[in-house]
Amino acid sequence: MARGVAGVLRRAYTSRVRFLLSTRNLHSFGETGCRSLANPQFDEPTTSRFASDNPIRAQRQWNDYRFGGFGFGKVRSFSSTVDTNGENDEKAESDCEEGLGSESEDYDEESMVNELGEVDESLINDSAVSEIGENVTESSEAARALNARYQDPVELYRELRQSEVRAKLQSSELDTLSEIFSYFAQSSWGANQALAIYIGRSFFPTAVSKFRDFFVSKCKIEVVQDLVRVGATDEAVKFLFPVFVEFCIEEFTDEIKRFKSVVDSADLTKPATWFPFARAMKRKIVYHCGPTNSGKTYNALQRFMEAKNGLYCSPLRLLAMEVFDKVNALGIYCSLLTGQEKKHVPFANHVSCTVEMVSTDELYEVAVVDEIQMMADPSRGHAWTKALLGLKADEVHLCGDPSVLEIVRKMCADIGDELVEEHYERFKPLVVEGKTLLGDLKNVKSGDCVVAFSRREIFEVKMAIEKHTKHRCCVIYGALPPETRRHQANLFNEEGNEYDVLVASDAVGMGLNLNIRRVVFYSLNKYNGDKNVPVPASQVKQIAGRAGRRGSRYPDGLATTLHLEDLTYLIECLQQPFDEVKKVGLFPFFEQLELFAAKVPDMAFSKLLDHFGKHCRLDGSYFLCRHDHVKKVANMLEKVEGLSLEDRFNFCFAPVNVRNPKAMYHLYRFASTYSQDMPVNVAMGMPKSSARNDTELLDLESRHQVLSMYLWLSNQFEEKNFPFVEKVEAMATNIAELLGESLTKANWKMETKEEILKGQKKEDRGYDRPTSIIKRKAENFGVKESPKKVVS
Ligand SMILES: Nc1ncnc2c1ncn2[C@@H]1O[C@H](COP(=O)(O)OP(=O)(O)OP(=O)(O)O)[C@@H](O)[C@H]1O
Ligand SMILES: [Mg+2]
Repeated sequence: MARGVAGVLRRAYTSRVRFLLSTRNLHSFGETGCRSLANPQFDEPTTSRFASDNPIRAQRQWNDYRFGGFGFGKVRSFSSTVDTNGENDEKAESDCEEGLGSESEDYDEESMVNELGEVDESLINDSAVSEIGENVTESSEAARALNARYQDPVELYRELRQSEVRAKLQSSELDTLSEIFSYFAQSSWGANQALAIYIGRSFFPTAVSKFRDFFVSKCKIEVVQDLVRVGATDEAVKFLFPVFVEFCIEEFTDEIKRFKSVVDSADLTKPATWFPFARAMKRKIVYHCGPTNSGKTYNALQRFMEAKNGLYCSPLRLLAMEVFDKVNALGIYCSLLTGQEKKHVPFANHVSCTVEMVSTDELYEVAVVDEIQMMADPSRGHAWTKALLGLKADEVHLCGDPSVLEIVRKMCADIGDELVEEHYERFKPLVVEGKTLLGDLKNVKSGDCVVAFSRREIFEVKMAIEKHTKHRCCVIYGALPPETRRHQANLFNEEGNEYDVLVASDAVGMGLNLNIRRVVFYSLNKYNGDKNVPVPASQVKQIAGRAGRRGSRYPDGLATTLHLEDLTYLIECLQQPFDEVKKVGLFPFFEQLELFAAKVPDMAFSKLLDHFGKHCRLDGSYFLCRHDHVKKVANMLEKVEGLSLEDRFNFCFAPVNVRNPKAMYHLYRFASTYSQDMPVNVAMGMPKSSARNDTELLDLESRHQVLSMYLWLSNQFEEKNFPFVEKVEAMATNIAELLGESLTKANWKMETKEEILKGQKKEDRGYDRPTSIIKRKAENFGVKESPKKVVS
């Protein structure tokens, strides 16, 4: 290989190593493989490679190794590198920016050498010294001798390269060498380190195997014998690694270049720079920070309404509708924009939208981003992050709990926006009712909202309450269309009707204003797709915060549980301070994925997302949002030919419940009709009457989901492809009404899964209490638990 190219790669490597090190704790790579690069992968010296009687010298050797050793010249050491207590994180952070800069083409090795000068020995603290001391004593004699003999890996590599004599090895030596290299190929430490020179994980074993052939064919007998004495150990791997690096840089130029270009095209660092117009503005960010029911949204909306134009971004369609209604009722024209519907109000300068619909092209005087703590949501967080970074508004009002306050401060400081903090207290404290419902749903009262975490439980509770008390129940859960949820909420809010109890899932948790006197947790466990786990404290707080809203019929809020044994957990959750969020979500735009796709041609879209996840690079304050459901849809649509990457991207992000075969089937049909350039229709009949049992109710929910999906897609594609919007809207309205009617009439008994499968019903078994996984001792509260009652 030409020396020039080798030099460039070496510099790139040195710079890369420096980049990775300078950004430790700050940058992380995607989900699996590369993520480990973010961790302190360049471990503290634990092997004899850096063994020295003088710990300071050992530390220096280590610094050389970490910061461009291997004969590439020294690179500046950071104080954080010798801080084993992690106290220098801030320093490392400021170095991070420089580290990134150093990745640029004009990296000047010469000036780096000058800049480095000597390592400041005072920076080496006692703990580092003692750690090294211990490691030295631990390292094996053989490894120590090996390292003492071959101190310069570059020199050793040169010797090997120039050697023309093949050493005669005994079969036992060959066997041990084979074990050593096989251990090397499986070393995750080695694979991690190799990423720094753009040797990808999948290529790593091949690279090691080629290196083994090279080593065996070139190595002097003395080196082999020394190495064989060390055996298949970490010490051997760490001894060989720098020689391996030299070998790779010369042997695998093309592979390294290719991998580097893939990694570079998956660069999600510095997301603030994605929005140059917002950066060019001097924005004022106002953070309305406080617990639930403290007036955050109310106050932000006051500014929104005063402004000559404004945007309100909601976490839920239902809340976007609530604001749309409220603002219009106050005489300020406001349009509505959600994935499924666009209601344009003539002369409106204000828009209420769902956060995923945020446009970073329009200019606003005031933008409100509600529930900003959702930036940390594993799946949807990126929409909030984008809104905060990208909105073109003179004032951006954020409403949320304190969990993201610190990270918002940091983001504002990074982007140079002014931050004004408004802190709020809850209007009235939330009171925990120690008595609980004593396990008996007969104890529900007017104004109660019973919260359950599965659709099935919601109906069991509703049926039990309606069977055994005089109360009637409204229901709200995620699978219901927002129109139906709104209808149910209104029915519950209205005075003078018999619907005075609400049974709801966590869909009721965010921002909504309902006439709830008391929130009763039916259970505090939730199925997470794998097993039942306790509901996170932040969610418990949000949900409990629905009780006792200012201006409602019940301004004093109560929260309790059905069972006494769950009460401690409720109290713990409500008392817990908000956890500070360290990272917020990001997701690539289509254009970024397109760029990445060009580097890995012919890769299926589902694999592409995974591949991106593995290679993408992120700053330390960000994580890549989960995209499991997108992958499932992508897999299903793999068979549909003739879709462009952008078409696939759009279809894969359609709101579909991937566990609903009917909805998935229709999505498949939509995509295949579209791929044939034919107008997409909904081939689905309309039910004539409301549901008479749960199966029919589920069917109505599924049908509505299919229609909702069509409407969403119609907003992503051209009208000629989805021309039946009006018809579909009418069908969706009909189904939402049928759902509303069905819920009002619902009095059937829920079938168990087994019954549904077997198609046979068991004896009427009444109402079974849920089993709690948060068993607590009732005595903790000085309250005696009454015998558990079962409504029968
Ligand atoms: N200054 C006020 N005057 C009259 N009503 C108010 C005032 N502030 C808040 N409210 C009312 O109090 C209720 C709760 O306020 P808001 O929705 O703003 O709370 P929040 O802090 O955003 O709660 P959450 O965190 O649950 O979203 C709303 O019904 C709102 O209209
Ligand atoms: Mg709010």
